Amino acid sequence: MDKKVTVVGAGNVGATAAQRLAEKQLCDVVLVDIAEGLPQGKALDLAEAAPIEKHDACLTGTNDYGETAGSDIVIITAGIPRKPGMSRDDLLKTNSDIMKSVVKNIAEKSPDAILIIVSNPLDAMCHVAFEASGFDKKRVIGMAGVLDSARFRCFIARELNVSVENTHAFVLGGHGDTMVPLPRFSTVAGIPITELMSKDRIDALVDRTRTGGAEIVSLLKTGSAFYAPASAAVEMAESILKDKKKILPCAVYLEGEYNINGLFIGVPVKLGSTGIEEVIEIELKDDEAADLQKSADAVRSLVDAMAAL
Ligand SMILES: NC(=O)c1ccc[n+]([C@@H]2O[C@H](COP(=O)([O-])OP(=O)(O)OC[C@H]3O[C@@H](n4cnc5c(N)ncnc54)[C@H](O)[C@@H]3O)[C@@H](O)[C@H]2O)c1
Ligand SMILES: O=C(O)C[C@H](O)C(=O)O
Repeated sequence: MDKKVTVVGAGNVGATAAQRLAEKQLCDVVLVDIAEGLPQGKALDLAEAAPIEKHDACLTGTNDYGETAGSDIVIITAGIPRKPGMSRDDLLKTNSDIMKSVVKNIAEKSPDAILIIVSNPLDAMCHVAFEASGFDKKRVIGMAGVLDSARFRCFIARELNVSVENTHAFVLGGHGDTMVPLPRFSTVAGIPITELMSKDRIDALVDRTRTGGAEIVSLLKTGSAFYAPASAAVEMAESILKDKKKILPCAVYLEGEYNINGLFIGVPVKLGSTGIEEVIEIELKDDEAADLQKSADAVRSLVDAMAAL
């Protein structure tokens, strides 16, 4: 294949993302992990499924960043997931150390790559990756809004008994309890859900979306969600690899847009072959803008806390 994507972290999210990338025939995939044998074993297992799944993507598993050289995109999932009773923010210290060392290696071997950050706490990890890579802000993109919006869409479709394909949703802000689902911009066949559901039902779905990650953690007990997160990261990668120019909610470095400065926050952006091609500024109502600022404040406190670590 003419495109190469590295996935760092061969755990639940990373291996599932590698599977989806290969089975969609988007690129060759290099799976890297610190654990010896894990990326090699998973890549070989996925390669042995290829004759049945009918794809020719080349899958390599390695502990050596040399094999990642020249990647077009690098999806970073390395780090620990939370367990029941933990918040994503509890992962800050461990995962920021991991992110720093991973990104230094990646930036050296693939200086032109576009980074898709997945590790938590997501918005703070984007800052670490941005600083450690020295990459242009257009090439450091956090995955959260696509996942949170997919959860909201799933709940909307179940509530109204319609196809998920008819749904569209926007969840902006940081990837934490203060995230901002926007019912006004969430639709079924183009009709805003504010015209299809009572306020009480919308509030219930918004709350479930905000705690969607914790709901899965409490069910799995040993870690966090990975099927939907992998799908979300791969949708972003696909838009870049195919230059589709999809408008997707992603965590990006804002410099004044939405009155937010010097912070990674989830907003709608256009994703194409050069990374973030445009930040789409939608006009928010006062309460929506206030919620977004509150979410940005929460991200800022975490970034400040990181500086003191
Ligand atoms: N942004 C999101 O919406 C979102 C969604 C799901 C998961 N996550 C986050 O993604 C991360 C991974 O989740 P998971 O379920 O795949 O966890 P996992 O434990 O299954 O996999 C993580 C992998 O990272 C590897 N790793 C650790 N340190 C490394 C290093 N220095 N270099 C390379 N690899 C290293 C581990 O060996 C492990 O295989 C977690 O931080 C989780 O919170 C974020
Ligand atoms: O909730 C988590 O810890 C993982 C991820 O951020 C999610 O939303 O599923």
